[in-house]
Amino acid sequence: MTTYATTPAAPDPAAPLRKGPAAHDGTAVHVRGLVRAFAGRRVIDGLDLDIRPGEFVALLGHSGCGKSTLLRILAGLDRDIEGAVTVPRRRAVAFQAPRLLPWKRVWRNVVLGLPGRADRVLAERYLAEVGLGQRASVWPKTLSGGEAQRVSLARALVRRPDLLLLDEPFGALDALTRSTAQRLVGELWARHDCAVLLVTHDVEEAVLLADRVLVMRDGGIAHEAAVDLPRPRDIGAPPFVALRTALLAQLGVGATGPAAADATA
Ligand SMILES: Nc1ncnc2c1ncn2[C@@H]1O[C@H](COP(=O)(O)OP(=O)(O)OP(=O)(O)O)[C@@H](O)[C@H]1O
Repeated sequence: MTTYATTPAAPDPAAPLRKGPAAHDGTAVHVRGLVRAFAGRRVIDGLDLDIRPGEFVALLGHSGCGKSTLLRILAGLDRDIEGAVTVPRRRAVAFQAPRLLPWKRVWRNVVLGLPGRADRVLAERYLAEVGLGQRASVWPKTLSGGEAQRVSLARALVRRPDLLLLDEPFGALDALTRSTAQRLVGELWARHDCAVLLVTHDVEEAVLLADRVLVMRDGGIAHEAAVDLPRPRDIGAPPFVALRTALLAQLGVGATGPAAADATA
């Protein structure tokens, strides 16, 4: 059986920016028995996944294990699947490459594809959210990599997504810019009422931002760890370090044994 269903959309994009008293019940993402094969090879093989409304989930896993494939399926970009997938109708994706149209000014990139007249005021409001309120009129080629990635985030958020899908959005940034962008995403998530699925290779980033960290292996979710640490998180705090070490052990990285891995069970 294949089901790809969406739940009703949230209020329109022009509504005030506020983390509202949304009913955080039910699920934002519900996946059962998902299978995706390429040329007969099952990259995703019977995967189950639930994400609660407003929950921030990070997805780790070795290169080629199927993280981006899963994200593309949740985005609705790949429907050649078996299984049942229910996602919110209002979704937005930001990829590692910002994918801005070079022939459109920054503000037009932000509101590109939104229904109705291109709304510069709306675009500027979201650009201000990512610290680029003064750059609305410039061309994308004049932006730094970090700035372009922030425009990409504004373009995702202006859609008021109930589900924000982030595919290694900081992967191409230098360490300092990456750290600023991570903090920004944490702040944006706290202000906006949306579930987030962040695909990343960076265990520290996952523990820094997520409510829950999933490890993908053998076509499914092999491990999950709740990150029960207060925000903003201190990457030097012993519980943070312990969880990071345990997740690295799950990924088979570092000089840690099964005892550390058990700490995340
Ligand atoms: N369109 C496609 N056609 C054939 N094979 C594909 C296609 N898309 C993905 N694959 C294969 O599926 C597997 C999973 O790819 P995917 O991009 O989802 O991995 P990933 O976990 O996101 O990897 P990375 O961390 O390196 O980005 C890989 O072996 C890849 O070659």
